[in-house]
Amino acid sequence: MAQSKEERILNFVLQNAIKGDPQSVVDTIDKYCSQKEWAMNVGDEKGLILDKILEETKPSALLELGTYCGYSAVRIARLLKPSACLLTIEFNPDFAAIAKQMIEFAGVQDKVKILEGPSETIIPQLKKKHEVDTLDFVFLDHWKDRYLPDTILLLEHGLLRKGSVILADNVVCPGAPDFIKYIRNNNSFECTNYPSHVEYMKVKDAMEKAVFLG
Ligand SMILES: Oc1cc(-c2ccc(F)cc2)cc2cccnc12
Ligand SMILES: [Mg+2]
Repeated sequence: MAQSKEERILNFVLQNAIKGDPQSVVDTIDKYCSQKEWAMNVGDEKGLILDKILEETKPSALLELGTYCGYSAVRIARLLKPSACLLTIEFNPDFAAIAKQMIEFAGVQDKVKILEGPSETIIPQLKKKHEVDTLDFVFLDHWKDRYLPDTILLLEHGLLRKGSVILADNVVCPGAPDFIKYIRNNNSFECTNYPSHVEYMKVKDAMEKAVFLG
């Protein structure tokens, strides 16, 4: 069976990165995806914005929507305190299997838990099945038509508290216009836009930070 792009990315990491070193895993994925095959990782330019917001927020309970190969899960986990926990939801079982191996190779498996399935099913289970109280940080990086409905689900299930940070990738390209319209017109959120570029390309993109005011 021919290898998938995601398997090629994982194998390049297994052969070229340093086991147990999350920074080397992040750098090696960026090297492969900028020089050999483009892939939808948040990447190094937007990754630095993500890093800065994480360092300002110092979250303990985190949720990521859209694990893909695990690039941002490793990137986020490398900055977390030992007691912090990142739950990451991935719909595609093949991607989830790649991400599991990527996260284990990077040595951050004690801080990351992959939840396989549709976000609309898993989000309502977070409190009872995954022992979540409220979330300090949410990274939206899955299908753009799910940003708004999943944000509403988070609110409906009491998963956000005063000060919770939502950070959304790709609000320019591919774009999430309904999410942006909603969040910027909702007085319960304080929004900030971070202009950037699509990973590994010159095409304009941006991330949006929305702080829940309670
Ligand atoms: O960061 C991303 C980028 C793109 C993307 C695809 C094709 C393009 F021409 C430009 C951008 C898609 C994503 C889908 C899900 C999560 N992130 C994505
Ligand atoms: Mg993205």
